[in-house]
Parts: sequence; structure tokens; C-alpha cells
Amino acid sequence: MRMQPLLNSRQMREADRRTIENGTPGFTLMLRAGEAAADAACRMLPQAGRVLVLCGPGNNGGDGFVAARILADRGHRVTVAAMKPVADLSGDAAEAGHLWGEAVCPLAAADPAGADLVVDALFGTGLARDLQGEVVEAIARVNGAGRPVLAIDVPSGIDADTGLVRGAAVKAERTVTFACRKPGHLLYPGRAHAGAVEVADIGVSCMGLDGPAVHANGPEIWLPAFPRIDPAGHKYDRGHALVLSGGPGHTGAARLAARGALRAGAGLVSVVTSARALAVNAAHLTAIMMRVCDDPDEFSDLLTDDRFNALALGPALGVGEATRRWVEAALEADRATVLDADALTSFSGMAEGFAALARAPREHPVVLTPHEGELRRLLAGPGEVSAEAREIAGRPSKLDRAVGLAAFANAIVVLKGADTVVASPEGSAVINENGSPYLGTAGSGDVLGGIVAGLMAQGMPGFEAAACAVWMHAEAGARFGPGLIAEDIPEGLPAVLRDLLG
Ligand SMILES: NC(=O)C1=CN([C@@H]2O[C@H](COP(=O)(O)OP(=O)(O)OC[C@H]3O[C@@H](n4cnc5c(N)ncnc54)[C@H](OP(=O)(O)O)[C@@H]3O)[C@@H](O)[C@H]2O)[C@H](O)CC1
Ligand SMILES: [K+]
Repeated sequence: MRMQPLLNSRQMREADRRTIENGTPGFTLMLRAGEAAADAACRMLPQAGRVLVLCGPGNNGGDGFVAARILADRGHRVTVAAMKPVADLSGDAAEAGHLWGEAVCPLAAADPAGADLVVDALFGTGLARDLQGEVVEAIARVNGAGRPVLAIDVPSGIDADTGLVRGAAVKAERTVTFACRKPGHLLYPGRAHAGAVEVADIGVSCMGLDGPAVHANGPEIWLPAFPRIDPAGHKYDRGHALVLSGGPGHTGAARLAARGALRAGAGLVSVVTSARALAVNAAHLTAIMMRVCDDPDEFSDLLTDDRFNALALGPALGVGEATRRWVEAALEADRATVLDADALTSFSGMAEGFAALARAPREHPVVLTPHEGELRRLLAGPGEVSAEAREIAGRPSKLDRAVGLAAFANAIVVLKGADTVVASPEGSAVINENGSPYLGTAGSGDVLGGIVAGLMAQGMPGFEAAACAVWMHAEAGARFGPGLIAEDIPEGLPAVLRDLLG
């Protein structure tokens, strides 16, 4: 399996420019793109039918004119509606408009309801601002018509870099894109607008470009770093993860995380519990052990034993000063550490103080696993927060928020959701896509934190462990399907691991 880069629009323009510089004319690329779109359209409409092609003012529209010509030559009844008359186009798009060579009606006259297939070539990677006016109306008519839509490159109105809707956006059944996918194909709502995405090779290489390295999350990213079991080794070689339990009445989250860590392959896993919560934890634990710590000082004492090499804390700890002190003890001990839920929310409005703790020189990784609300509370208050933290929280793009927090806190960030982003402090990121809506269930996030800790306990580097955990967690959940509860996720891991490790 090869890594799947996701290029933003600037990188795509650069890839385009390099290809042209190396001798392939831009119009040749447009002919290939248009042909790939026509092929995809023919797969959606195998019999001759009525095709409406909507063409915008730039090169995306140019691809549309080429596709229209090919579809007409293949026997379809093609109508082209365009935002600009062909005479007003320039460059490759003008050439493509002339290649079409037949009538073009104004966009306002386009009738998607009368088409068997709509080809959307209004805007691609060049979308520069929110759509307005007649385009918004045309998109509303397309979405309201309920006819199958093929989007060329990006559903028009979706920002290729962020997946956000810019004013209005086409809802496509399929999207044919070129060279590689773009972040907006994986980030919601873009992912939902794009439908099934196919990538056509038009002779443009996605490799070796400057700028952020963003990839689709998959085993090719992290399997080479996956801990392999030494046949002659023993459990102590596979680390000892500690998971912090909440007080009586709040203990389940830690046990879910601990189970995730153990199933992920940690040699030993212990729940750190107060004496008061010991009985309830003991009643529910078998393979997982327990350690009693009643306060952060006792936790620090426990951590003088360097066999405890991975920590997970946050879920159900409670929000406030006490939890902050446990987090401080954990970070001072410099172990591979996962901070989730209340461990993050306890620093609401104290982003700078939190970042100072996380940024202190350390050997082992810190992984933060917020959902959007936790990221917002951490970075934007309530309370006094720096302009820098507030700016990161306010970034429109999920990818930019995750990368921003990772750099700010010098930590690996897992920004959870249907399109979970894992970001490193250096600016690389992966976007996950194998999840399932059933994963949105109580305790699911607790299991995820435990899996990350379980992998890091075995020595897996933080970024790879986080990306791997997100993928395996999603895979286990998606395989289980309807009726999933958090307890099922650790139990689904062995099958996922068997398939991964062979
Ligand atoms: N990347 C490749 O290898 C190839 C890509 N191709 C196709 O080209 C498009 C990208 O083409 P580009 O011309 O850069 O951009 P678009 O066609 O998406 O749109 C640019 C035009 O749209 C105008 N614009 C931008 N935003 C708006 C808006 N909100 N409302 C109205 N008009 C807008 C923009 O005008 P400006 O006023 O901003 O100057 C442009 O006129 C890519 O997606 C592929 O489909 C090649 O064909 C093959 C190689
Ligand atoms: K488009």
C-alpha cells in the first residue's frame, strides 16, 4: 500500500506548474482531466442519456467543456450551461470552450431536473471566496432536482483545503479528482458532498512538494512502526501502561481505556485508583491490575518506578484544580502520556499554562485527544486566554485547528470526530476515513485513549501510535456496526490486529 498524500490547492497548482514545466502542456492535462470525467460520467450513465454540464469561469469549467465534447461524441444528448460566454474565457479554458464548439446557455437557464446526469464543472481548486447570486441559485436547483451529479475535481462550493461550504455547495453522488485527493474530500462537510471519490491519473505527480504533509490515514503510515512481538520476549518487554481512575461512581471510563490498552498489546496495564474506588474497580477487573494512589504526590512516588512507561488520564477525573495537579504529576514524570477529556478541560482558559507544562523539555511524547468542544474550551476559555490560543481555536479549518494546537502545545493532537485529524507539532497530519457513526457512543473516546497508551507502552512513536489507534478503533467499530457499545471496541481489536499483522 502506498501513502496517499492530500494536496491543498496551492500544492496542486505547484504540482501542475512543475508538470507543465517538464514538457506537458496545460491543455493536455485538461484534455486528460476532461476525458477522465467523461469516463466516470459514462459509468454512471451507461446508456445514451441527457447530460447537463455546468461550466464555471476557470479551468474546472475547461475540464467540463472537454467532458461535454467527449460525451456528445459518445452519443449522449449534452447541454452545456456556463457562467461566462466562451468568448469571455481565457487560456486553456477558452481553448476547451472552442473544442466544445456548440451552443452554450446561460447558467440561469440550466434545467437540472430535465437531465439524467448533471456534471458539475463550476469550481474546483480555484474557489477563492464564498459563492453568491446566480451560482447559489443554480446549485440550489441542482441539489433540489434529485438527479445524479458527478462533480469534477471538487463539488463546487466546497473548499478543497478545508472541506467547508463556501456559500453553497453541490451535493454529488460521485467526484472524479485528479492526481490525488484533496483534504476537502475527507473533511466534513466536503466528504458528504463529494460522495464516492475516484482519482484519475492525468500525469501530474503529487510527490516532493513543499508545505504541510497531509495524508489519508491508513496502515501504510504506521504499520512499519507497529511493535512486533519478540518470540523470545516476555510481557515486561511490552510495557506497562497506567490508566487513572475517577472516584467512586466515576470508574468505568478508566476500565474501558485500560481494556483498550491491554487489547492493543501492552504487556501489563494497571488502573490507578483511590482507596475509596478500589473495591468497585477490583470487582470489575481481572487481567488488569490496580495501584492505589490517593493524591498526585503518591502518583509521583509510583512513577519513580520507570517500568510504568505509558500513562492515560482524563476521562471521568472531574474538572478543576485536583485534576490539574494529577496532570502536572504525569507530565513531570516524562512518560509517553495521553491526556483526554477532564485532563484538558481542567485547563479551560489556561491554555498558556497548559502549553508551558506540555512544552517543557521531555523525552517522551504527549498525545492530546480532544473533541472539538474540548479543544475550544482549552484554547478559548472561558477566562483569560492569549490571542495566539484564541486564533487557533477560531480557525475555520479542522485541519488547521489540529495542527495549530499541536504546535502550540508541542504535542501530538488527535482532534476527534467523524473525520478525526491526527497532527504532529511539526505540522504533518493524517485525516481518518474508516470510521462509522456507531462510534459516537458513550465511552468510545475513553477506549481510544487507552489504545494510544497501549501502543506507546510498547514503544511505538507518538504520532504513529495515535494514527494507528484512531484507525484500529474506527475499524473495530465499523466492523461491529449497529448496536456498538464502547465495551465492544477493545473486543473487536484482535480481529483487526490479525488482519493487519497477518
Ligand atoms: N491540477 C491539475 O493538475 C489540473 C487541474 N485542472 C482543473 O483546473 C481546476 C482549477 O482551475 P482554476 O482555474 O485554478 O480554478 P477554478 O476553475 O476552480 O476557478 C477559478 C475561477 O473561478 C473564479 N472564482 C473563484 N471563486 C469564485 C467565487 N466565489 N465566485 C465567482 N467566481 C469565483 C476565479 O475568478 P477570480 O475572480 O477569483 O479571479 C477564476 O476565474 C481544477 O480544479 C481542475 O478541475 C486542469 O484542467 C487539469 C490539470
Ligand atoms: K466542480
